[in-house]
Amino acid sequence: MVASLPRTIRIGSRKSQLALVQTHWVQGELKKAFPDRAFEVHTMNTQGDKILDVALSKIGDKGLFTQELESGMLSGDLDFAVHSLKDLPTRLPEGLMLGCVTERENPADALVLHASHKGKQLDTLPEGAVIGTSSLRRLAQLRYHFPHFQFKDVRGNLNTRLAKLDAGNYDALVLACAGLQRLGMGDRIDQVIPAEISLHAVGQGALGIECRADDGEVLPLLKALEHRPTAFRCYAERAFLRVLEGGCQVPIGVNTVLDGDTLTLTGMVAALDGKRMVRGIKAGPAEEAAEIGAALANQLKGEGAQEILDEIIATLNRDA
Ligand SMILES: NCc1[nH]cc(CCC(=O)O)c1CC(=O)O
Repeated sequence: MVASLPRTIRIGSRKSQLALVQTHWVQGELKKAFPDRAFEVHTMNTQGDKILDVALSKIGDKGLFTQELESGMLSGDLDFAVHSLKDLPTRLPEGLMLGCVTERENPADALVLHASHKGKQLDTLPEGAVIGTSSLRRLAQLRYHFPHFQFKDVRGNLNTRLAKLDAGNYDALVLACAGLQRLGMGDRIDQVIPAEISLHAVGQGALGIECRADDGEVLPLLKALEHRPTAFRCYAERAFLRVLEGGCQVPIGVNTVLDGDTLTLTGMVAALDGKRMVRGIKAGPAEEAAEIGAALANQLKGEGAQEILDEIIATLNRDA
């Protein structure tokens, strides 16, 4: 009998420049780890790539950047998909799982200034400065700390957003450090925004690789790329979000620190007006990451987060 070649593994990716850089990195690492196997990249446009004229917060439900890729995996056209972990919903379709979390870049948010403000920081930007962000989480936290700024929505991929900044439509943008760094534009970061001002998004800076839950061939390949410290931190962050969100976008921020085996999670939920914020902290063994996240979420619900969530849901229903 002739030994058959192992099948080619088909990797799914969005088409954005950031997605492609991330996916090709994963493909390269897998080739290094498994030189005898072939890995092929297949790109797709997702709903989130097509709807560019509506504020993300108004589109509501998550999964916007993942659904088409998930259908591909379920039908067998793709073997796994590479996502920015923060774009991957905390509840995945039946039959799929989060197979791997890679080492995280700096998860913090970044301030990127218009050239006319070079040398300034959030503290020294003038009253009325126009800050571009399309994230409810960034908006709520920045409004809370800097009520004298104006905030304006900004959509499009990173290059589009930066072009709008450079054209003078904004005084500054707030973006993820990680995206800028991965695209080789880390030099555009004027300030790494400290966690005291802005807690980052759940999973920010890490890649999440989604695959079929029953695929015994693909899972061990993916595990070669897993970064355990990042995975523990992100499991806690995702459990926190899973308990708090009800299928709608809510301003939720987190920070995690892993010190030896002790994982510390800081989390916050903000009201849309940026006037109220509920924040707390919980620590425990890293192995219990998911329990730590869920426990902090339930604690915050008892301390006012539930009222904030109810209000956001009522607002969305009213505007719908
Ligand atoms: N929602 C868009 C998105 N998804 C992932 C990143 C950046 C990289 C990351 O967080 O992994 C960004 C851009 C941004 O928030 O500035």
